[in-house]
Formats: sequence, structure tokens, C-alpha cells
Amino acid sequence: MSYGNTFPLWRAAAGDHWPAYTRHAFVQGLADGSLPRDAFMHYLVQDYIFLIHFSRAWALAVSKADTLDEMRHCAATVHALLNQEMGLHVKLCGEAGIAEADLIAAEERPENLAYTRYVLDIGHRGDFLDLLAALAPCVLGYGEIGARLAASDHAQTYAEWIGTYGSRDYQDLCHEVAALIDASVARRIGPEPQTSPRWGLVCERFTMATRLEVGFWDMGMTP
Ligand SMILES: Cc1ncc(CO)c(N)n1
Repeated sequence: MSYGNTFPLWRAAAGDHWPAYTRHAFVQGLADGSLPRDAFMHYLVQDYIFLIHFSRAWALAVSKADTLDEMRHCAATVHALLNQEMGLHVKLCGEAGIAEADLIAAEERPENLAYTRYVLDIGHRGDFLDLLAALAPCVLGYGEIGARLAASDHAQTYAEWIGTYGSRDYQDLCHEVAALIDASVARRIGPEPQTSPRWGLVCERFTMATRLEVGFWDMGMTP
């Protein structure tokens, strides 16, 4: 299972960092239900804050885009994050007695801050493609995790989380983002991106964001 042509190359360039992210103990705990509830709630609260800043980064991509088509895709992703994905967090936290005002007021953990501000910094310094490379591990990594967990035996404990990222809606979003990345690479680097001097740097953006995802799961396991 994969998304587009560029993502598998970036994923391979990230080496062992990729499975460290997508097969992290936190993910295993979501699948078999062994993840402690307080770790999951702590993660969800932090992830709500993460999504606020991540939406800002996608909004920056709207501003960095070169074509109307790119703008529309990025604007649609901002919409999906703010009005769909964050709904999961509000609902699950609400069921646990955590109000949305408490989510907004929660203190951001440094591992969380490091990740989103890294992505925003890459976006500010670089061009649209640099920013997409830093955004990709988040969207497509959760797509990969959601699809894998939804397709295999999993406990009911975190089924709603698994169902969100394994859903057709989320998988469609992943395929759209992958197509956006492929078109962006073709437009900015050309038909043989791996021979370009830019390629290594773009792979570095992707790898660093992947490492920051591993740090995010680690943070999730230490409420
Ligand atoms: C940390 C993190 N990475 C990726 C996603 C998917 O949007 C998320 N919600 N949180």
C-alpha cells in the first residue's frame, strides 16, 4: 500500500526512522488496546494543539503555492484539519470530561512545539516543496498506520481513532496529498528528481519530520 511516486522514495530515504514512527510501541498499544487510557488522553490533548499549528503550516502552503490548483488543495487540507480531524479530538475528549476550552488552554509539551515549529520554519525558509516534504510524514504516516490497523485485527478500545485514520475520507485525503507532492516535484525539480542537487535536502526535511513524529509518540507515552 502506498501513496503516489515520491512518497515511497522519501520513506526509503528516511531508513529506520520510518518504521520507528509507524510501528512505534504507542501504535502497537492502540492496535491491541494495551495503551494506558491516561497516555491516550494526554496524547489527544497534545495532538489537538499540534493540529492548530499544523493547520497554520498548511495555511502557509496556501500562501507559498505557485498555482491555483495547489492553493485549492492546501486550502482543502486546512479545512479538513480544522473542521474534520479536530472533531475527533473534541468528541473523544468531551466523552472523557475534557472541554474544548481545556484543550485550547493546555500547556504545549516541548516535543510537540519542536515538531510544528520545525515545519513552520522550513516553510518560511524554503519553497512550497520544502514545506510539503516536512508536512508529508504527518499526513501520510497516519494514513499508513490507519490503513494497516483498520485492515488487521485490533481491540475495540481505540477503534474510533483507528476508524478515523483508516476511513475512506482520510485515505482519500492521503491520495490527494500524494498527487499534490508528485505534481509539485515535477513542476519544481523535473522528471528525474533524484539526480537533482535539491533532492538530498528535500529528503532531509522529510526525515527530520519523521524523527519528530517518533518524538511525539515518545512524548505521548509519558503523560
Ligand atoms: C503528531 C501527529 N502527526 C500526524 C497527524 C495526522 O494528522 C496527527 N494528527 N498528529
